[in-house]
Amino acid sequence: MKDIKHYINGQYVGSASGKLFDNVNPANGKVISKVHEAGREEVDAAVQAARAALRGPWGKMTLEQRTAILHKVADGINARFDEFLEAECLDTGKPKSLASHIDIPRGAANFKVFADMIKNVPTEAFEMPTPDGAGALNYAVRRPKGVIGVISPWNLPLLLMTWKVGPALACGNTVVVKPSEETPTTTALLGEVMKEAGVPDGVYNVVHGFGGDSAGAYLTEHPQVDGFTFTGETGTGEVIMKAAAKGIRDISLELGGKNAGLVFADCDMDKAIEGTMRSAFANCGQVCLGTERVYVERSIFDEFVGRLKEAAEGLKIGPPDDAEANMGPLVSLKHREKVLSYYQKAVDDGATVVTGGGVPDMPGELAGGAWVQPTIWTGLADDSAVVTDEIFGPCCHIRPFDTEEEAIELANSLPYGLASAIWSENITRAHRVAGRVEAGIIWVNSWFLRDLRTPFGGSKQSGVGREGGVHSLEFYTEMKNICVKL
Ligand SMILES: NC(=O)c1ccc[n+]([C@@H]2O[C@H](COP(=O)([O-])OP(=O)(O)OC[C@H]3O[C@@H](n4cnc5c(N)ncnc54)[C@H](O)[C@@H]3O)[C@@H](O)[C@H]2O)c1
Ligand SMILES: O=C/C=C/C=C(\O)C(=O)O
Repeated sequence: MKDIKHYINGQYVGSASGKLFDNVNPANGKVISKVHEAGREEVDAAVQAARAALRGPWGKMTLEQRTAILHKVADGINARFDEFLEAECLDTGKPKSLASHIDIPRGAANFKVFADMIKNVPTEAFEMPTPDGAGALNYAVRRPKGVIGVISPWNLPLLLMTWKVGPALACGNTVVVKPSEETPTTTALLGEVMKEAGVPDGVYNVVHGFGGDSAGAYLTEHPQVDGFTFTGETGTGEVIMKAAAKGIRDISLELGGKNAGLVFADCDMDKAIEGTMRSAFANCGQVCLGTERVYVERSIFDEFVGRLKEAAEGLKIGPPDDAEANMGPLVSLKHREKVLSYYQKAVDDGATVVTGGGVPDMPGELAGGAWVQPTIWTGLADDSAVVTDEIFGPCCHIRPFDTEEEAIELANSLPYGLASAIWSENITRAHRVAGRVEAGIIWVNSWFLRDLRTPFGGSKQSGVGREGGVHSLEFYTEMKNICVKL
């Protein structure tokens, strides 16, 4: 069986401890590969390699050379598209039809977009008067932040990891990546592409393992990492923030959400159903931006619930290779336990189960997979944990509202503030509501439409900082002001 090694200083290496863990295919529960678990020794080797590369050829390259190499990385992902697709779908179980449109193309685009951006974004300059009348000139330059620790989740493994590694490398940093233990393969494979593209050894390093008491914690505790970028759960974000406080290291956190969809009676119902369907069920509901709380104006509530039910029941559940399938399994049996505990809780709390609520019958070896039914509830109280906790499964609760004010209040009622989707054909209302919903990302009459130049991140407990566009450049560089007395 294949084993997945760390990628340190341009070489694939195993762990000194010999510790391995299983990488499981969630579509059938079978072990795909064995993964080396990093100890402090491997994490330290990766950080040292990254430090050395900062001072080595990477640090000495011109911007032109560096960005040309990053274009080659993107081309390298595209050249091995099918390999990345296969690996991502085996690790996550997601439909190939989804990953071939979103995960893998974005994995490549994340390198191109930021390589181009860093060449074209100016910095600032200020002339100032001085008492002698000669004046002074201030100008700012960007310098890499240093060694960046990248800790990424399992729901969009290649996309979310490269969303950080792309701009980090474009800005001249080096990285040590700790991918999710559930989905290590594409991050490992990217090492080969880096090598082929001419990325110098030590610039891109990967260590595998778990979070607490394992590779994740060892990386955040390592004093020679200059900053951390993390996507994952809010609770993990708190732990990482604490670790980063030691030594005053910078952080960028993209965390959990419990996002609201707001559907007004003046919406285009077809668009609202299509968009809500994706925002609740795409990637088996494992998208941080998804809407697990849907608020619908009372006059169209019954129609909306009926039509979303019909749409959910029309989803085809199946494994990645099934070209008809548009919903895969959850990422693991363990995650399914969590999701099913909320399915049970909804019933205990008195929900009406509009559709789903259980586990589908799957044939043959698929019976061992982490499958769940897409699920819709109505009738829960606003303080039910099903309505307040991020479940991260293919489910949503739909609740009626009577006024715009009430809809905004409901949307803003939780400590999260990642994203929201507003459905209304009344342009004035859409702008008005968008301005008042407390979230970092608002979509109007759409969902998950992504322009990589825009600020991306969450407010309240959904994150710290923004990435995307110039905001990524802000995080991955140190600005230095040079003041010249004339
Ligand atoms: N805001 C966003 O942009 C965004 C995007 C995707 C996912 N998410 C969130 O991610 C979560 C799902 O992903 P997940 O379950 O992989 O999240 P997670 O927080 O459990 O794990 C994320 C990563 O952190 C590591 N980790 C865990 N504990 C750690 C510790 N103590 N120290 C260092 N590293 C540690 C894990 O090994 C993994 O690599 C959801 O909450 C989802 O909303 C947010
Ligand atoms: O699950 C969360 C999805 C996040 C998406 C992005 O970070 C992105 O599109 O850049």
